[in-house]
Amino acid sequence: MSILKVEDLWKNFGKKEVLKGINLEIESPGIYALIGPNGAGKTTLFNIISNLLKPSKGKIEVVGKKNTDTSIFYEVSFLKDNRVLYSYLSGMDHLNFIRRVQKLPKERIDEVINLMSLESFINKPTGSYSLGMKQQLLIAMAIMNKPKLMILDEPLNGLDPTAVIKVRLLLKEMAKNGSSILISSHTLSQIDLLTNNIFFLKDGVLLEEKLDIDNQNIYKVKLEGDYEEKLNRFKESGFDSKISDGVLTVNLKDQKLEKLIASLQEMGLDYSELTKIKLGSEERYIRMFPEEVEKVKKINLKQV
Ligand SMILES: Nc1ncnc2c1ncn2[C@@H]1O[C@H](COP(=O)(O)OP(=O)(O)OP(=O)(O)O)[C@@H](O)[C@H]1O
Repeated sequence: MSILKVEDLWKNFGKKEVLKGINLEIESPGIYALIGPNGAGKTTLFNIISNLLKPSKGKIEVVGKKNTDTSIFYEVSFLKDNRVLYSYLSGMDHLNFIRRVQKLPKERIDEVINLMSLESFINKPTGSYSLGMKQQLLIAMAIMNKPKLMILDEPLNGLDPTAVIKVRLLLKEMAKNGSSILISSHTLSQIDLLTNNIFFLKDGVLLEEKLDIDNQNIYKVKLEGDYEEKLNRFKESGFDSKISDGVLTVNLKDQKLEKLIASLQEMGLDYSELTKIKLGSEERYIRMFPEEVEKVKKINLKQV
């Protein structure tokens, strides 16, 4: 049974097509990221999965049931932005409401307050909370029912570094205990610390990543001295490589490291560091959305 299965999902707002035939499946517990530029359709997709919004076409199953089946309410949670909070009610009122509708024991509230360290502000009205406090309350609300699937739309917004570390530990523990977490975030450095499983969304289409992420063989070589000319010869030697700010990135694939070292020597390329790296989500993003990065490069910074 899949935890989440989205089949041929379409959504338009009037004439504007926002989701265009999305197919997405989560089969085993873990943390999964949904990444894409502003306006790609991430929130719309989350709203549809959570049945807050109707699709124009498509089928969605959550924990083996149709997403319109109200019984999934007990097995799923969805963190949206803090506009869902009632400013005149306290954090405790919000947790109590969830406890009652989810039919949870009283102790769960204390557990969650303790897990998220909310003691100092939980009894105050949420209208008096800072952005980070609201965000921590929203996360607390989302974990109340120990969901099998938790959907988090930009949960790290406004969190201070301590809270970010806390939330990361908590999400990893939940995934270890069998939950699945689908998270959207623009903070790619944080995504790297959470997961390698990334869905890339662009203009309402899920992009297929051609790289086998778990079998990458990538090295970074920090070049020294005058390398420009020698590098041109190196590039002709058949390695998949690119240079940026004096750092050569080489994807060896099936080739041996010895061959790279021998080639660098042969071309007379001096280097001070040679390290194997994991392909981070920012590099993966740049590969998936090259035109976004090109746009940035074309900005005339002289106008600053
Ligand atoms: N209710 C709506 N009516 C009309 N258009 C909408 C509506 N909701 C979203 N859109 C449009 O759908 C597109 C996708 O929006 P969505 O909020 O899903 O993107 P997103 O990927 O979550 O963006 P961001 O990263 O900026 O949060 C945008 O062009 C947006 O203007």
